[in-house]
Formats: sequence, C-alpha cells, structure tokens
Amino acid sequence: KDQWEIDPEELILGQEIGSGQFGLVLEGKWMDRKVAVKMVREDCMSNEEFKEEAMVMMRLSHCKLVQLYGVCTQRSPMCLVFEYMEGGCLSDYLREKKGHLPQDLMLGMCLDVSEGMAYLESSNFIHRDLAARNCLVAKNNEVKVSDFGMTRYVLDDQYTSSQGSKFPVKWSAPEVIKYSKFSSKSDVWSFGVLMWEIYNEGRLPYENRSNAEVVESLNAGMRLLKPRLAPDQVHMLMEWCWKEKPEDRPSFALLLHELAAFADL
Ligand SMILES: Cn1cc(-c2ccnc(-n3ncc4cc(C(C)(C)C)cc(F)c4c3=O)c2CO)cc(Nc2ccncn2)c1=O
Repeated sequence: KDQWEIDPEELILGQEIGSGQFGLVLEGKWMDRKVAVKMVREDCMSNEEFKEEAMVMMRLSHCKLVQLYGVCTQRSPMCLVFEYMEGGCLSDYLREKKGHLPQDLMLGMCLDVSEGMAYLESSNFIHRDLAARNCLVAKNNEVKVSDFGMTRYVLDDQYTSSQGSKFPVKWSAPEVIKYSKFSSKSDVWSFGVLMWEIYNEGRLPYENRSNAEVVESLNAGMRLLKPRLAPDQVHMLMEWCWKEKPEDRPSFALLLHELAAFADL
C-alpha cells in the first residue's frame, strides 16, 4: 500500500470547520491526533492529479508549513488529512486580536512565515497565493503556511485568470498580473503584502480601491503605506519585497536572516 494512503477506518470525522476551496473541511481524529480533513469534490481534481499532488505535498515537510499527513482515495469524496491548526486562518485571527497584538508577536508571525517560505524556496516550490488568509495559527500562536501550490487545482477561472474577479491582484507581483510569471520572487512580493496585513492587524490592503485602480497605482510607482504599528526597518523590508523587478527583491533566505536579526535571535 502507498505510504500516503490513510485507512478510512482509522479516521474519525467531527464538526465542519469551513467550506474550503475544494469542498467541506471537517475536524477529526486520526491516530490519536486532531486533524483537519478536506473532502475534495470530484469535479475539482482528478484522482490521479490528487495522488500525485499528495506525494509532492507529503515530501514538503517543515515545522512552519501545515503538514499533510496523508490521503484517503478509497472512498468518494477523496480527502486530504492535515495537521489541525487550532487558531484557524491568520487573517481572522489578526482581526479578532486587533489592539492586542504585541510588537514581538507580529514580528514573530512574519518570522514564522519567512521560515516556511524559505523552506519552500529552497525546495523550488512556489506558493502562488501567499496571503494572511492562506496561513493558519497553531495552538501556541505559531503561524504556518497553508495551501501552497493548490491554486493549480482551482477550476474557477474567475480565480485563476489575472483578469478574473477573484484573482488576488492586491497580493500579486506586476509580472504575475501582466504575464502570469510566478516565481519565488513573486511569492516574496506577496510576503511583503502579508507583512503589511500583520502590522495592520488584518486590515485589507488597498481596501476601497478596485483591482484596476491598484494596477494603475503600482504602475505609477505607488506602494502600500507604512502601517502605523510597523517599525521603520520592517517597512524597509516590505518596500524591498515590492521592487518592480523580481531580481531586485530579496530571497526568503535573506528576509529570514533580516527578520531574525530584528528579533535579536
Ligand atoms: C488544516 N486546517 C485547514 C482549515 C481550512 C478550513 C476551510 N478552508 C480552508 N481553506 N482555506 C483556503 C484555501 C485556499 C486555497 C487556494 C487554492 C490557495 C485558493 C485552497 C484551499 F483548499 C483552501 C482551504 O481549504 C482551510 C485551510 O486549508 C482550517 C483549520 N483549522 C481551523 C480551526 C478553527 N477554526 C477554523 N479552522 C485547519 O487546521
């Protein structure tokens, strides 16, 4: 049997914790561990694609990535079994904690994400939709990166095409918006926006601007303003992530190094 195959008999399903991109997500129990179980609707992903994806994601293992434990393909709908993250998604968490986020917690969150992303970068794996909404919070307030690479299985072209209404323009690098040119350096651009979200306590970037207006202002060289709570040195990193040319942006390895230095680690 394939080592990523989980025996459905060992899986106990619980409450619904959300309706994800590909279908229902339930909390559950597997091998005495609390898990999150994502049911994948057949029309979203072919079985073969699904298994191949699972093999890739099983190999990507890091303490700051939400871990895939395995898959259940013997039943329909198939499901993905993940480590359970008590705190839910980071964007909701930031909004709930607004006004009570100490500086070292916000810096720690940026550091957590940069660690997970530096690992993906070293594995030549591109996230493609890095944002606070796609990070999760663990019991100990640790932040982990989630749903990396999963955009490749979204069938809704409102989401996948850069002209689509659901495309994450406000987190996307110029070369992604113009040419769909994804890279770890375009993930770095998104990381800059994610740092802005953290220091703005979960506020949405360019809140009352349309995607078209955002593209226009970026072309004019305009960038998101320094969040009130962000130290100058962190704002400097954000602006570095938003350099027009990908090669002028820092790597995640370098961002991790800088953020660790700010945290005196
Ligand atoms: C692992 N995990 C996943 C989730 C959870 C629940 C519902 N939808 C999602 N999401 N969220 C976002 C998401 C995004 C994508 C893109 C392709 C990148 C667009 C693809 C997805 F498949 C999902 C997904 O499934 C998640 C994230 O995968 C919630 C957890 N935990 C809690 C705990 C308490 N309250 C709420 N959630 C948890 O531990």
